[in-house]
Amino acid sequence: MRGLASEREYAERCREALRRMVAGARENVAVGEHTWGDRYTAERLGFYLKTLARDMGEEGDNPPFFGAIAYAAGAVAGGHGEHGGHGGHGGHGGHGGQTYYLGRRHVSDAIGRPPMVIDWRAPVSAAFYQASAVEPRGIETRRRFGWSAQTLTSFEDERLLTGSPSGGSDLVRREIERARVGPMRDIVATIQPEQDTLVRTDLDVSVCVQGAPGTGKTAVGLHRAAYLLYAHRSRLTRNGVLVLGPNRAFLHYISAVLPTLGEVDVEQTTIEQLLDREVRATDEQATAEVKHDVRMADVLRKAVYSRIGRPSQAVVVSDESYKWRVNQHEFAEIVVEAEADATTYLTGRERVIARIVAALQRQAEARGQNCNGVWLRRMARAVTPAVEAVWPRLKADEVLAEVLSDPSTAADGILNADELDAIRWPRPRTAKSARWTAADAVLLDEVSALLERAPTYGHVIVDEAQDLSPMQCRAIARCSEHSSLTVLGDLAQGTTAWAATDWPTQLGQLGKPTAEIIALSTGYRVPAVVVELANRLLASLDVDVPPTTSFRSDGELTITHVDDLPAACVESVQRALTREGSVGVIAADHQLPVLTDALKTAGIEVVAADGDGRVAVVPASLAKGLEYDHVIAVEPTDIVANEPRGLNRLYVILTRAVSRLDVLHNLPLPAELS
Ligand SMILES: Nc1ncnc2c1ncn2[C@@H]1O[C@H](COP(=O)(O)OP(=O)(O)OP(=O)(O)O)[C@@H](O)[C@H]1O
Repeated sequence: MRGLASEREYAERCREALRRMVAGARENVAVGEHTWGDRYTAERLGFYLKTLARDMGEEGDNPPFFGAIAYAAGAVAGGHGEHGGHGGHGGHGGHGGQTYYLGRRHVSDAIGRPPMVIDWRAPVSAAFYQASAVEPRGIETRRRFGWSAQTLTSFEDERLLTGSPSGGSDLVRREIERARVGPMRDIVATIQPEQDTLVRTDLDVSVCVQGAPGTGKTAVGLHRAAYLLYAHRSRLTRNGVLVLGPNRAFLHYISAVLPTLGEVDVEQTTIEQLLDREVRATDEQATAEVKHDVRMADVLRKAVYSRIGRPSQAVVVSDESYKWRVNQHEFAEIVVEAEADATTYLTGRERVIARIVAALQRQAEARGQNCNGVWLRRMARAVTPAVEAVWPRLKADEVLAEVLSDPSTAADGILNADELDAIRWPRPRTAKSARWTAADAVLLDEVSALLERAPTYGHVIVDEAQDLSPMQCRAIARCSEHSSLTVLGDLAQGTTAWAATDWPTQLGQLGKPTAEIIALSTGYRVPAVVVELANRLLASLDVDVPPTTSFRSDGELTITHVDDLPAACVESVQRALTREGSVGVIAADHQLPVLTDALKTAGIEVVAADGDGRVAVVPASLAKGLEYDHVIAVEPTDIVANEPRGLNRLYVILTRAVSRLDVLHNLPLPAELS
């Protein structure tokens, strides 16, 4: 393989080729805009070229490659991992003597020539991530490159065929242990074998990852999205990939990862945003708990389908020539049959209309009438009022407003008296005057789906899935009904009242009961000293999960009893600011104003959880999924006391620290922590 000077030269050539690719794509957009041919083709071509030019332009100044693999002479392409994706390289399936460079995207200098850099998602790249001294897969040398901004500064070789396990890579360790600043970054250069396996799992397979804090679940989910889009581009651009995260601060934190990987069209949102309802009220906890209970699905089904009545008269309609009639008995039979077979309420209703019209058509044709399309549409309009009286058109918000105004009609026998009281509005309202809550939004989605099917996604990735209620799971199950799911979560981090306590049940609610459950337990965020502290809580969390083992031996932990929390917090932040990296002050939500004031008075600039700044002040309720280089956790006892699953919340907060954790307390620490 090359020495450093010629590697640098090669990097320069790759950059040059990449610049030519971007220029070429842009030029093609201009050409495409003036292409002769039909409009549709011109539009599709223009869209494709623009997307390519935009994606390549947006990728910024990433190094052109991060690694290389050199196969031993005579090595044969291994079957391992070389599934899916686009075609391989290296001639007739053999890689003997070949060297491949790996980067965030393919780089080639001319059509028909082998690429200078291969996309990390290509089948051949799997060997870079998976090969080891124990299973070298024909690879003689794995090279990792060290970059400082745009300059190639070093490389590190692992000789896999010597048979002796290497002591791990310094470059990988440095990357994992680097101080965190700014938004989350991609991990393509250092994906670990167990993560790579998950990333490359085939599109048709649903997986569930139970991962301890910092094991890379979020990173795996995002890289999986990018991988699937590469390997199944046309299938997935049609109906899209959806990434669901816990809150907006989290989405802000992860927002840069997929664009850096060249994927800008993945929808990243929260379940609340996905349901797309304006939330204008908040439920009491007891109310929310009933509304999120899976039995609400039965209540709503009953509320919708109980609207179907039985005909009390025949359907009689006339055209110029004659009066046509479907008698009451036949009408009733049609309704009963349609109800039994209905996939949704409104398709059932359409079916009733269609079958009545078909019955009329049979009669008319028997009398020699020509029943053309105009006649059939006219009859459909004419029979609609009779059908409406028996099978009325419904709107989701009207159905729910009625259920919540008077729950006993639909929920009797399903909910008990206390539960009925919990969801009953104090005074009946109409849909127009209703102020919906977040839980109502989930119920409205359920009703809408009972009425008619909504479009589904090509693949859905659900992060922090342990926190979803059964009713939220049903909403996700519906939008992934015809596709697969990547479910990511940690039972120990469940903080909602309805959080899952086991995965099989949650997967059942998500509509994928047979998804394989895979545990990740090596943490890449939290250093060993901090992991040891957080792990003490596990025994009290009442979930069966393996404890985290940290990849990192660095890190610092201080636990300090203080008299004045705000003053101590200021001091702690000032100390943290003398070092590199982001700082997160995390406290029970009600403590935030006092701490923020103290920091501002001390002249420290602070931002909220979804802001861009060096010091963030974060309410405990929003810390999920985030990480800060230096975390200052204020008054753990308060965090625990503040909510029913306070211990789980504390577990989340202690595991947000990348390099250093300061615990400041005035009250005695929770007993579970000692
Ligand atoms: N293979 C890797 N190489 C480099 N960094 C990694 C790797 N895997 C994970 N990380 C980093 O570790 C941190 C934790 O990853 P991530 O947020 O994906 O974990 P998680 O399992 O979702 O955590 P949590 O459940 O605690 O929110 C991130 O900064 C991520 O970039």
